[in-house]
Amino acid sequence: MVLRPVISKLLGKLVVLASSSPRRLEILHNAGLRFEVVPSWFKETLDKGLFKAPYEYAVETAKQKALEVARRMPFKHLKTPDIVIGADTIVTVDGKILEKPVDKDDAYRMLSSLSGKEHSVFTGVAIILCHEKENEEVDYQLIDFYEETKVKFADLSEDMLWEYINSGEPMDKAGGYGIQALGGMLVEYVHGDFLNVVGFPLNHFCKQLDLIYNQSTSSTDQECPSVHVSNSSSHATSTSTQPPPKMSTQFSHSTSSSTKRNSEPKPRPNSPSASQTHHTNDSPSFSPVHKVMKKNSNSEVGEGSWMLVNSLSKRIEIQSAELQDPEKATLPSTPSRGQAIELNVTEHEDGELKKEDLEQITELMDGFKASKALFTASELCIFDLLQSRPGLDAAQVAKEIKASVKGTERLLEACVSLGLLKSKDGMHHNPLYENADLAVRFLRSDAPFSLRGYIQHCNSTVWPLFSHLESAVREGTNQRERAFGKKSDDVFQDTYYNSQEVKLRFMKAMHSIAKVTGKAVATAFDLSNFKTACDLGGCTGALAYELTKAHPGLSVTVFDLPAVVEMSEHFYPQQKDNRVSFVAGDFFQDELPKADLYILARVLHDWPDEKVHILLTEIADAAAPGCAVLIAETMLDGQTPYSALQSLNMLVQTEGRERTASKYAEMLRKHRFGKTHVVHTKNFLDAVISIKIS
Ligand SMILES: Cc1cn([C@@H]2O[C@H](COP(=O)(O)OP(=O)(O)OP(=O)(O)O)[C@@H](O)[C@H]2O)c(=O)[nH]c1=O
Repeated sequence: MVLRPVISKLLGKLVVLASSSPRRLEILHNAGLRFEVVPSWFKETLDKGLFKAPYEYAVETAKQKALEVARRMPFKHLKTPDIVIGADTIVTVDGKILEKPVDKDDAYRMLSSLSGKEHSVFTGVAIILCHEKENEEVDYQLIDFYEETKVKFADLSEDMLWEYINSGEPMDKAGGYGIQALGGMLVEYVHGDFLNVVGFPLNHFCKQLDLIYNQSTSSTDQECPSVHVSNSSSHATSTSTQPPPKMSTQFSHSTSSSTKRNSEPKPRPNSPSASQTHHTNDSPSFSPVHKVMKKNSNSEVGEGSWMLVNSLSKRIEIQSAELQDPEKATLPSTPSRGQAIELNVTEHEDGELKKEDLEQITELMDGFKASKALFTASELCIFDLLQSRPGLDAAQVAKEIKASVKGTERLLEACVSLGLLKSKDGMHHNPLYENADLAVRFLRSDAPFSLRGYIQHCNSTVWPLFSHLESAVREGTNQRERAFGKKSDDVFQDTYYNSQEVKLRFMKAMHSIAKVTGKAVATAFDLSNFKTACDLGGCTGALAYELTKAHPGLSVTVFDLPAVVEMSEHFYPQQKDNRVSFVAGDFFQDELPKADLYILARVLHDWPDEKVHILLTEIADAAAPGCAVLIAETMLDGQTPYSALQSLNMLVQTEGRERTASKYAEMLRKHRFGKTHVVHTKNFLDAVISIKIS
């Protein structure tokens, strides 16, 4: 069975792989499939206890990964895919499901449990066929299946184990090994599809495509029958996500059932290379998907960390899409978060609620405590202390930070629960603390991508402002006067012409964000046609230096308030890049420097529409046809909490707001800019570029 005969059916179709797995990408690419990669945002935190068999967990996770991308693309990328492929690979041994290890100790536990034993590798696959109808409604047809492969490990010595773990290979792989690489040394035999172990059962996938496109006048050739999935069966509905109301989608399931066509007797689920094609329109074999989030346990990264990691490093795929004409681009109203994932609270006979049923709501209620714990530990320089002196106990930390042992102990344990610190047993079981990976990368003052400046800004400015969120919602204005006792007409004039300490703290905050996002923004588009750029509000020049690094032919002028420019060399005292220069001025008052490309990174979200149009008018007057504007902002996408919470942030802090990519395109069109493209980076900021037409 080769993919070739099916390829012709797929040519011209938009095929999307909803996976960040480089192995899956390689397997499908080598098979000649042409597709786009849009990693899924679905968090793999389904409660494994809800599934009768391990493969059901893998299939359901694969389905949710694919559905999340299928639903997001129409309004995030302004295009509807034809096919979305999701997959999830798990390793099972002694009844336990092993996913990707969270750290080396976890990898050690996994590999030790596999040593000398035969285990199973299951890959669940979901194929979603999207049928866009005339009225822009989208029907989804869902086909899912799984493949099992048996693998036996040799007996593994401690040295072998740690040598393999220290190679780093286990960390992004289910079960903590990669059979296709060094991990192959651990394997005695494989019974079944090898590629299934690597991460994608290509042969089974080909057979499935053959069924869909060649062997039947399947529903894909006709209007997709919307089969209402009955709730009456013993299992709840197989789809746990409600379609966005405006798109009035119906999740229907393939009426083609390979079980009917498949003449061979179905292998027992546990026999070698067993595989099943599930059609969820008949007796779906899993219970309703709860979004039940596991609390922290030693072996899993808890939701606390998820919440923190998610807010620190929003994951969005690299994707470039030409924005349609904004007048025509009708973004569907998107599901509220609550609609996206139904949390069916399980009532027990005696009416008592299970703890995990309330997990999601308690995570949200406790979110501010997690943030404040992070801010406090950062303010007390705990991460810097443990970077220079790892392995201190609570009393030693308390002494260094001049705090109570009792309070320090509580704070350190909270940071461990959030995945910021790690602890191990010292003498008499007295915990010793050290920085976790997150703290090493983002929370040390001297980390290349330190967010400490931004955290200080959050703690000293954003936190007090958010305390007055209710007033901000009632009044629709920022809360600077309530929070700081001073009305402000221009937030930036106030901040920058405040005390040196306030000004420096704000610049450090902007600098840390620009350092983390600069490369993604600088490399979002090919800027080789531009020779000069003007970074309006470019603050310390962090983005400017990334731009000149990425584009050797580009010179960048940072245009910002005098009070900012005078401080900028504080951030780059050694910088000798003569392609970056600083010019002081106010872009609302003064003439803009001439440039081919004007850059607005986290600037427009500070201002209301009318002010944005004033600034765009200035730029349009300064820009000749063929010049461009590059906007870097967190684009509202109706799905991720990050962008929506950022918009609240703008409400309490400024007169501005976050906007969708289409809104920016529409605003730019009013100033004779067009051919607008958007790129969603894997970072806080997305990028939009637009060319001056006349
Ligand atoms: C057993 C085994 C697994 N893997 C990789 O393990 C990841 C599983 O994790 P996943 O959650 O299914 O996928 P992911 O990598 O997180 O990507 P995504 O689909 O975005 O969740 C995938 O990568 C697989 O190749 C190997 O490369 N070799 C092996 O021998």
